[in-house]
Amino acid sequence: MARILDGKAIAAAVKQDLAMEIAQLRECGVQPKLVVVLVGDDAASASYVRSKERLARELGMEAEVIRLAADVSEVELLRQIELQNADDAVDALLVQLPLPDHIDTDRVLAAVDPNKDVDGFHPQNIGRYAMGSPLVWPCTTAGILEILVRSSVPLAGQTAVVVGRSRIVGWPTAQLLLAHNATVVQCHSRTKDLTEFTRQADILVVAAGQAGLIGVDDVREGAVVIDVGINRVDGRLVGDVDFDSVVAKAGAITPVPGGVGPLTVAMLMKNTVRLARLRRLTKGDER
Ligand SMILES: NC(=O)C1=CN([C@@H]2O[C@H](COP(=O)(O)OP(=O)(O)OC[C@H]3O[C@@H](n4cnc5c(N)ncnc54)[C@H](OP(=O)(O)O)[C@@H]3O)[C@@H](O)[C@H]2O)C=CC1
Ligand SMILES: Nc1nc(=O)c2c([nH]1)NC[C@@H]1CN(c3ccc(C(=O)N[C@@H](CCC(=O)O)C(=O)O)cc3)C=[N+]21
Repeated sequence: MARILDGKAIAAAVKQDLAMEIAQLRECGVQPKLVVVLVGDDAASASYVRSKERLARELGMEAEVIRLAADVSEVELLRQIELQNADDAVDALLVQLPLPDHIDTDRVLAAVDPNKDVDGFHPQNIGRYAMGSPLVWPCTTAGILEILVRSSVPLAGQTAVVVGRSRIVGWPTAQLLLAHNATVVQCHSRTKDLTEFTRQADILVVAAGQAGLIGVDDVREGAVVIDVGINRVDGRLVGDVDFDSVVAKAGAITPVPGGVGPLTVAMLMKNTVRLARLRRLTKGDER
């Protein structure tokens, strides 16, 4: 029976550390500020954004949400981003994805000041983590590392298989595991015989957005399984891994909900604090 990696509990530990760090920063006259730009009225996005805003305030940071209509022009969205880039009180800026189809997501992500890019999606920051040394890792990727480290899962020399290669999760996660000296295989929708690869994984990260993609026969005995997927099936949240069968074979597994998700939001806060420190206290020396 696998050890259940309790994302909620790990996120709570991260938040506790952060609350102390933020209190110390405030004594030095620094109150980190996070701004989230939300375009349109997608219910899931709106709910994620609310939880980000709530947690930032709970931890003693400043948080602001800029809500724009679904039919906002790209020019207007870029103008809003420029305003936040220019505002010295703002440490961290995030544009909630996905954006409506009429907006060029790449252009928008490239418009965010790289030093305020709390998601790590700016081309300059993607370049940085391709070199293994980003200002911040993308929040979900950073959360996966936090789970592995706080659960004492070794990475060096381990075979890590990542299913998914998106810019948000799959690709940065593979880069992070590589930077920590795992041997990394990156799978995607064109991978021939996925099972052949996933069965080799000491650490299996699944971020495909396909409920039930990974079953018990796709997992090696004793593997550490990190399920990033969030799927709504019959009104219930499930991951990409068939938890009930895999839990009996894996060595450790994250549940959905209560696994990676809570860490994603906690790491957004941690990244915000890091960017605030870099921008306000080190005058760029560390960069
Ligand atoms: N828990 C959390 O904090 C977060 C959860 N998520 C969730 O994680 C999942 C993935 O998100 P995201 O990366 O943004 O999604 P994308 O749709 O952008 O990417 C999915 C990736 O999975 C690959 N893929 C899809 N189907 C298969 C398949 N059958 N076999 C192998 N690979 C496949 C795709 O391959 P290809 O590139 O070839 O198309 C693609 O690389 C979603 O469920 C999302 O909701 C996302 C962010 C945070
Ligand atoms: N610019 C940008 N940055 C993101 O980081 C980003 C994004 N856009 N777009 C969407 C994805 C998705 N995402 C999640 C965050 C928290 C949970 C989360 O807290 N999940 C809870 C359950 C929440 C629920 O009940 O709905 C859990 O897994 O326990 C999930 C998914 C961040 N994303």
